Amino acid sequence: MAVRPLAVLHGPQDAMPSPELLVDHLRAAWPQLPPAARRAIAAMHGAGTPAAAGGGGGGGGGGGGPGAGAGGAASPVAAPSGSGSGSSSSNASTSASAAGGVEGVDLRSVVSYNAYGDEYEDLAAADLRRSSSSSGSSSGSSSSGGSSSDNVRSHVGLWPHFSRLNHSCAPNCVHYVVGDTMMVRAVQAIPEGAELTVSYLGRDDLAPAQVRAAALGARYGFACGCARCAAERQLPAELAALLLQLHERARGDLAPRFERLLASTSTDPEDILRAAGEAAAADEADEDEEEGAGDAAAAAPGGGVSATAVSASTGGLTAAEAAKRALKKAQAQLQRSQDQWPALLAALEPRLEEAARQLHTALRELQEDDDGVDGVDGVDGVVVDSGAPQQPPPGGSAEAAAGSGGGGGSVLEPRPPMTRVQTAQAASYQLLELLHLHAELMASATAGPGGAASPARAAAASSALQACWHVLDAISRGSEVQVFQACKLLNDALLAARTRGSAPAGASGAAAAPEPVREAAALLGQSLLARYGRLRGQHLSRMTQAAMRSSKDFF
Ligand SMILES: C[S@@+](CC[C@H](N)C(=O)[O-])C[C@H]1O[C@@H](n2cnc3c(N)ncnc32)[C@H](O)[C@@H]1O
Repeated sequence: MAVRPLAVLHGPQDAMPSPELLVDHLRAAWPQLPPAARRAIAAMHGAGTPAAAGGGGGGGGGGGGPGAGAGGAASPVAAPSGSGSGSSSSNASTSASAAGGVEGVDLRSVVSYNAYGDEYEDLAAADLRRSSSSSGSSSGSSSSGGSSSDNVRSHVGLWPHFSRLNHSCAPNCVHYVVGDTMMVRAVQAIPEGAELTVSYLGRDDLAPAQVRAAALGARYGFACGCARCAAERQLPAELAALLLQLHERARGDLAPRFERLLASTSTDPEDILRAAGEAAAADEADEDEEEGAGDAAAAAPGGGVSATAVSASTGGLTAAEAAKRALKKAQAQLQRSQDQWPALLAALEPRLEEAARQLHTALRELQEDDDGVDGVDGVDGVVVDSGAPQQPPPGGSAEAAAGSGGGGGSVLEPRPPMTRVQTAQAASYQLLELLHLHAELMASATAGPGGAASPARAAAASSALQACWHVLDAISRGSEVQVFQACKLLNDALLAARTRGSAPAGASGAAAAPEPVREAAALLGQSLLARYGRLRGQHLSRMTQAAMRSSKDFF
């Protein structure tokens, strides 16, 4: 489904226009609206209902929505986590709107329940928009607001049809905005007549059930009853606690460090080292504080979780946890004797590979869910081809479909789909953490006399981290262009790691990227080709084609 907005505001990246501003624009434009647009807005959820007290303008997730109290809080379609409140420098392309109280339509409530916003659009899509606008085509909305270099835009708007979709934590559709068009795409075979669902959670998609429930309750005021939530409620308490712990570490600890590294990358490689060094120093300080208790905690990484139970439930968390501890220990040792680092890195490499292999396996299991997904016609407008009849691939994607068939041929034990998702989540976090620690170790280890480190090595380590982060993010967001982009980034990083050729003696094994990581990236690519390859040549697949072109060396 490709839906044009009834109203949309754009702003600079990371400065989403406020939902209040959207209400104001709608109110001002209401008299000029075509009757059909007014009718569409008047038919939206909550149009006749006064917004919750203190609410209104909660749409798009700005400020987390108006309270989740008992009486049903106003609920934007999807709120990005951490979205900010408003930018005065947004630009409006309001093609229709409504007014607060006008003709009985409560615009604040409409926006609260139905608006969608995000702080940036799909990054690969932004690239395409940039190239298409330089060749003279127009997205239909002007791009004032941010500076001319502001190619990635935030947005908040109202999209008809899309606003009819309810939430599920295991949705059968994904959505993302390209320019100002809302794309909704099926990600599994959907029987005719079945409800289409999307996730309202944004970047909380991968969070464990407790976190998701809290976010949905606070932002939208309902309790999700989807299959994933039901399955997670039945998990052993120990496993649920471990997943929560992993999530908190990834979000609370790793994410800020990654952000520092990412910020450094755009300027000077030396900054990467500084950021990594600061993070390592902070970790070390934390560990010093926890000394004594730290060992006990390390021995029971799940906060007392039985290693056997975890291993039985997830098929290998303990191996990754052990590798994580080993890396941390190696990092601490490194501070004491830098001359041991090549041996330490070489010894850690198999453990890192083991974690990557777990991710690989988890992704392969998830890939089973892709089998049998049919193409959905991409049409300009708001048509849903819910039957999704099989069509011959217009661009000849048979090889893509074939490529996804077995993915390598190893026999997988069948697992319930929800467990697969959880295993992939856990494996992603763990690999991410291991890569991070590995890179920190590398950065420390490559510091020469006087603490100067190799910028090339640091940059390679940093880009591998970025790539892994992008893969994780792309999995959670489900946008094919992002997954393509993430695969490309990961591949580039791994190629760079292989070709940099400056590994110190004794550490050549450590310098090489783990093969399973490359395979995991390839698997994602195959999966995406299988899922979307049929759409080649059709309207909606232009982004995918461009992403594939840019990734052709890889695929
Ligand atoms: C944008 S509307 C979704 C479409 C709306 N149900 C309709 O009929 O137009 C958002 C509202 O739908 C309801 N909703 C969405 N997903 C839900 C779910 N999984 N369980 C319960 N209510 C849900 C909530 O009231 C939420 O505020």
